[in-house]
Amino acid sequence: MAQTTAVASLSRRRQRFVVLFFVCLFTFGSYFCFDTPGALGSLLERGPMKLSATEFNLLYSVYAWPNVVLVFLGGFFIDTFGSRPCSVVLSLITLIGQLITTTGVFCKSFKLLLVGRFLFGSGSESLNVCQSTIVSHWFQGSELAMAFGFSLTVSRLGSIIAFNILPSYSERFGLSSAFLLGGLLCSVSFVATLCFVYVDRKAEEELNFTMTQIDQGNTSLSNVEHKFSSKAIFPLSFWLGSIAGMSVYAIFFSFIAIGTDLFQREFDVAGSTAGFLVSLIYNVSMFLAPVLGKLLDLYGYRGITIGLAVMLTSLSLHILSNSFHSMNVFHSFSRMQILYSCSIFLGLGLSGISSALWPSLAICVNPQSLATAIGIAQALQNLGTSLTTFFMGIIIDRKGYRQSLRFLEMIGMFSCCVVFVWNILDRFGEDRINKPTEQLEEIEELRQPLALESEIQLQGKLMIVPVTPRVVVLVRQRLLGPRGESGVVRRNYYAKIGIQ
Ligand SMILES: NCCCC[C@H](NC(=O)[C@@H](N)CCCCN)C(=O)O
Repeated sequence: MAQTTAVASLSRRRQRFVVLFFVCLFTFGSYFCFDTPGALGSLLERGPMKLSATEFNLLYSVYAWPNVVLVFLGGFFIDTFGSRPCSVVLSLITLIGQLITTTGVFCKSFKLLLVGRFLFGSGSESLNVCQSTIVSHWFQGSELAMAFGFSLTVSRLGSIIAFNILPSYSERFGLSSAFLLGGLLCSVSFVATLCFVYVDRKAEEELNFTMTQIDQGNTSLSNVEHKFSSKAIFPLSFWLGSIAGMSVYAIFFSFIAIGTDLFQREFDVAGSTAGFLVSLIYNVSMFLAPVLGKLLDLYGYRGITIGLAVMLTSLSLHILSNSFHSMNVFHSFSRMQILYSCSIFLGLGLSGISSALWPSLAICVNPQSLATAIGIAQALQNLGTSLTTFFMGIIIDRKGYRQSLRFLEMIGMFSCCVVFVWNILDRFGEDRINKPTEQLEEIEELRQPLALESEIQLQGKLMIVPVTPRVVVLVRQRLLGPRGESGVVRRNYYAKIGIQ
């Protein structure tokens, strides 16, 4: 672990951003393809495929249900074999899955469509885990949340492009061309994984050369980072975060699935405006994710941000469920004002949650089993989303849209409670999720007695071996001054070993 952090910290800034560029593209194609059926909507139901509503929903179910298990296995494989080979294999599975889906549309074979969608989902969800793992390894201790933010922006761009261009594109060029376009974007993602492998391998070679001058031990990135730890028992904090993620993502994905219909039927909104209102949620999140990420890195407050975002989400659902044309309790606002505000609030909620949740989970667990951890979190997320969309369907059929929103509100309240307990337990335990990223780096540095002992003695001030991270931070703040000096240990250490 000590060497992992040292190796990750030694990576140069420029190299990190080249890696980030390619890693962001990993999921660009798959988000486009994931949202393709939703964006085409009625064209799949009324067009040449003539899918029934159940068949249409199956396209999402075959994506989500298998991933309740597969994405966990994906995470385990990434920890065991390393993110380089796994990213290539997973990206290839995603691409092949999308090409089979396209063939299914071309041959008007629903069975082939399902097989393709299943294969596509198996690759794409684990590719998401791979992306998070690589981002965490490269940005741990620096701009972690901001890097996650950029990856979210590029992914959301894929979804937004799908929602905005696919309806007119498929009317002009046909349904199979729309799916083929998805295949083309997946090949862009595949090429990005190959570029990543090249850059990552080069970086490892350079770092290995440097590290062998410092330490004759085994410092290979893949050996240090990717071996699955036998001690993959995750802390309570990780489980609470994953349960919060499961419930709150279930709200968003279920709402986005029914959003267009809901706006059209219950608020008398035209089809294109309804689609725009739903994609507004992604739009807000796309622009805000990196900015919010930067702020979260600088000031911390990840857990608190998630709490506020969940509250805002629940509030938006509450406003919506009380604004149906049959019974609008917010008379002073026009229907469109309410709808636009709620979509923007939901976008803010999604931004807060997605920007703060994944970095929080990453800092809660041991880097050696990070992919397994993210895999578990995404497996739970798929479980939550599958169950919620299933129950939403039943509620809508039996009781209508209003009750289905109430159901989501209840999940929102449950999420608020989980996030509250998560924050409290973290505050009185490891105290990590609300800390600025640089302070987390200091905690990690001070947890590395071998790497830092001599350096600490050079400072001539600090001779206490850390007992708990919190005690260490307090002692350091006394001796080295406030937050402004954070990173001083690392910089001195770099200077000592001749790296700037
Ligand atoms: N690599 C970034 C972490 C995941 C972000 C998160 N996506 C998911 O959780 C996927 N399981 C869902 C994919 C659905 C595509 N619309 C997110 O916030 O998108």
